[in-house]
Amino acid sequence: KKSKRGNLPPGPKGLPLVGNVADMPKEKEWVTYAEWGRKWGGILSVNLLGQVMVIVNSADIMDEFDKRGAIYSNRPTLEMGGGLVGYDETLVLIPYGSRFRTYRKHFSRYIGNHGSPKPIQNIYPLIEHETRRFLKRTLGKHEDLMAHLRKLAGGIILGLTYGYEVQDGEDPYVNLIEGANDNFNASTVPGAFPVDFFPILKSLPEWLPGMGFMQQARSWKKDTLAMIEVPYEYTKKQIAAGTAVPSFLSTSLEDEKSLSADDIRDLKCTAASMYGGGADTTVSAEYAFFLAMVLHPEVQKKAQAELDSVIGSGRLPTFADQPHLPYINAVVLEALRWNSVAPTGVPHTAIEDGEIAGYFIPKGAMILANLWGMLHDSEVYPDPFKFDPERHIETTGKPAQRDPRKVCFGFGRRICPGMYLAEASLFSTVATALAVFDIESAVENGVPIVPVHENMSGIISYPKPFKCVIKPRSQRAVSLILDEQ
Ligand code: HEM
Repeated sequence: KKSKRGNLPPGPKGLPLVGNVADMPKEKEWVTYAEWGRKWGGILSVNLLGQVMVIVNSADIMDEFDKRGAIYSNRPTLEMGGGLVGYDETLVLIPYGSRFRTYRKHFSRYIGNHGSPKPIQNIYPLIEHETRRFLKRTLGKHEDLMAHLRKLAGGIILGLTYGYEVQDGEDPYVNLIEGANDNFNASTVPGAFPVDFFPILKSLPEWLPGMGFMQQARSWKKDTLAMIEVPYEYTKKQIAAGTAVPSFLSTSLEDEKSLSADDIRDLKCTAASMYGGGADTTVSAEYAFFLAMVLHPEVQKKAQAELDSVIGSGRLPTFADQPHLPYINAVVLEALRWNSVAPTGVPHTAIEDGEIAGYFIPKGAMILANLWGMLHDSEVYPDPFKFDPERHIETTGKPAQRDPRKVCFGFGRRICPGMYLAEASLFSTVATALAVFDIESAVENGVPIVPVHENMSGIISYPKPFKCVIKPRSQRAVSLILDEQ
């Protein structure tokens, strides 16, 4: 009979002591993990200097982890990104425990949470308002699509969290989060900082060779603190002046006298987690949508035909139209499937020994869900690299393929708490942009540039930058964009 340890999920054979360190991919790890999945199955494991890392390539097995969420919802201790740069004060890296539950409750009551989408409806007017501002900016200078998308996502998240309205042109709060999120991605690259494997390094004198990471960490931590404090102070000032626009923070601080210092710290860090989590993620999904429209003009035409027949050309679509736009909703689902915002999710760790799919999962094991692999599994999504919204529409005798929302937002008690906000923002952008714009390939020297879809590395991943042309569909569309407040 095998010992428990002998019954770990299978995987590539490693070397003594270091295990599989040399086998680990340096970039686009999700592609290698999917290849390993084809060889070793839906669940496999590797050994990194004694640390067990379980890689899940099957959505059915991820469901098993999901069902036992209480055991599998801790986060690994990341010395660099967590303690040194300060992200372990925010929800994404905070350990499982009472502060984690407090943050999640705050998210739930304000923007909904797994299974309770209702609160998000209160945010619809803000999303519609910011989407209309986005249309105007894009009409003005379509070449700056990425900057406009950042401002759109920043406008929604800063509005709902702090009651702050982003400025046209450079906005200090949008820039602040952009910098902090870049730091998050850079400080959490697996294997980039030896201190993640040898925590003792952080106690060594800084004049020693190889200790430059400490200075880097201090500089990044300043940005993390600014992300937490600066917008919080903005809302506090507005409250004091009696000019605060209702927001997550202003309503949470209504009865401030009854709150303890810990309550206030948790509110501040929850707000920063919304701000941090809600900015880049949605931008990546929306940028991918524009790319998909360049690559698939036939999808664009079909979506526009639906909008024209349901809404006409006299007004812009709103959330009230959503139930009547099945093809647009399918485009939203396909954007979430086709492009992985978080290709390998965010790692979880096991709180105690357990068993999944017949394999032993030891306490402390890191669990990585290859979301990209699951969303591009040709058994579940035939022709997986094709952007094909029809796969999400049920027809007689042909059920819809697996709902990508069950995969792309992760699993267990760590499932993305911004999922309903993400979906609503994406719907609003897709529906309104297609109602008024044609999105086409850029042309250079008379030749259309055909972009490729490739995810860049990072916990939050973007499609590789591409060029496109976004032009109004008609003079009527221009008036609609300019008339809207
Ligand atoms: C298309 C957009 C988005 C995608 C695909 C996405 C995906 C994810 C994924 C895969 C995770 C990791 C879940 C896990 O550990 O299993 C996550 C976590 C998280 N997301 Fe999102 N997300 C999106 C938008 C948002 C938005 C709009 C917000 C904020 C309002 C947000 C806030 C967070 C936070 C705070 C966490 C950490 C949760 C925790 O550790 O408990 N996300 N997201």
